[in-house]
Amino acid sequence: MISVDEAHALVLALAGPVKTEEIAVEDALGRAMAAPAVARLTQPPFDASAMDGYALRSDDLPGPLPVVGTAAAGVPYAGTVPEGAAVRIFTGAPVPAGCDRVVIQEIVTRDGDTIRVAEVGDNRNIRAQGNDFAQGSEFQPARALRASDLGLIAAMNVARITVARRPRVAILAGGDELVRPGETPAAGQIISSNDIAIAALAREAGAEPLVLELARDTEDSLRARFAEAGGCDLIVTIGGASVGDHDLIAKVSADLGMERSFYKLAMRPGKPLMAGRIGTAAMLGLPGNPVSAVVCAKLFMQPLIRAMQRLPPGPELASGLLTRDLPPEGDRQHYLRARLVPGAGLPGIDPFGDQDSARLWILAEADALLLRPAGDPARRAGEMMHYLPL
Ligand SMILES: Nc1nc2c(c(=O)[nH]1)N[C@H]1C(S)=C(S)[C@@H](COP(=O)(O)OP(=O)(O)OC[C@H]3O[C@@H](n4cnc5c(N)ncnc54)[C@H](O)[C@@H]3O)O[C@H]1N2
Ligand code: MOO
Repeated sequence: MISVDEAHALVLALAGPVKTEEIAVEDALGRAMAAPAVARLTQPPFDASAMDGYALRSDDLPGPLPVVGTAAAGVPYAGTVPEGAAVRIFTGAPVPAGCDRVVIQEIVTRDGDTIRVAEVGDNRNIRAQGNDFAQGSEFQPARALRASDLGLIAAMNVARITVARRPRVAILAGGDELVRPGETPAAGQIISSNDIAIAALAREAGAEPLVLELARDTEDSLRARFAEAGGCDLIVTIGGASVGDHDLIAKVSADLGMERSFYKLAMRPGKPLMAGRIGTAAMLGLPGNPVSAVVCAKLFMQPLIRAMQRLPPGPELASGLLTRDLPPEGDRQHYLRARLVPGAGLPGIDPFGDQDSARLWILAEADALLLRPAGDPARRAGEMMHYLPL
């Protein structure tokens, strides 16, 4: 069995060339830029007042000075301000020619059209032309776009940008025991929950998920579902990955020409994970136990989806201090559901006693997956450990 790190590298290698599209900047939250946005103007385009007050020459202070006009945002003062005079000015207005300072109105005494200025400080309250960015500046952060990035791109007067297309991810859950939420399960049946969680995790990583109809435990049914996934960038199957008589994913995908990167890894939960390529799509076969499916999706599916968009794949680990002693670990890398508790510096990390990979409720109460490498020795409370935030 290969290690988690080897499996991670093999999964990332399944990301093909990035596919791009052009979209409006207002639709780009969370998207990955595939080409830089180039500023079409300089910002600010002129020396701008940072305050409401009076524009004047420093040499003329402290006055008295006559107020000879007004400059407002969008309505500049035309012409040059004569020596020994001031202009009423508002935040965002172009600073009139001849002035080198804006004094805030709070330190000005105005009597009719004459002002006097008290105790001027060092701050000239002028935002120099181009102090934010210059025309021609290129912006392409190596992360998903944030709300403030959209504001910046818009301020650059760029209305449309080139981004990585959302990877299309087909989600194929199957098993004769499964019915949809809201239906009435017959004896021996349960609700299909994994596909809902995995689709949400795919969306969280930037994908456009397509949840296929539930497959039955027959080769024909699975083949039909695979056919419906045509055109997708990634096919994620859930369940049927293990060794039981009804675990048909390995056989059917192999019959359909899947080139396998690996099957099974030294990890707990999630040992029966499968990965490879089928036609033009990447394929991940997640184990059916609900917690195993989610853990595998966070560790492998989300990084692959991010890599397909050329985003940093992750997952990013954090550090915490163990709250209790733990026995030595076995030969598989273990991800334990755990709670985080506030600490003076690093948070405390407190693993649950029950680590059953079918218990979604405990997963919901967990804040983190505590990472224990294969062969990790016994650990004492207070030791620093790595974890994956949930
Ligand atoms: N003899 C062995 N048995 C098992 C082994 C093994 O090594 N030897 N591995 C165990 C491990 S570890 C896991 S994980 C599971 C993985 O099994 P499969 O991927 O084949 O999954 P299924 O058997 O189809 O289902 C397992 C479990 O999960 C439930 N399930 C499946 N799909 C869904 C869904 N969409 N929503 C909710 N729940 C789902 C299913 O009903 C089963 O209870 O195998 C162990 N066995
Ligand atoms: O590894 Mo299974 O994924 O333990 O539950």
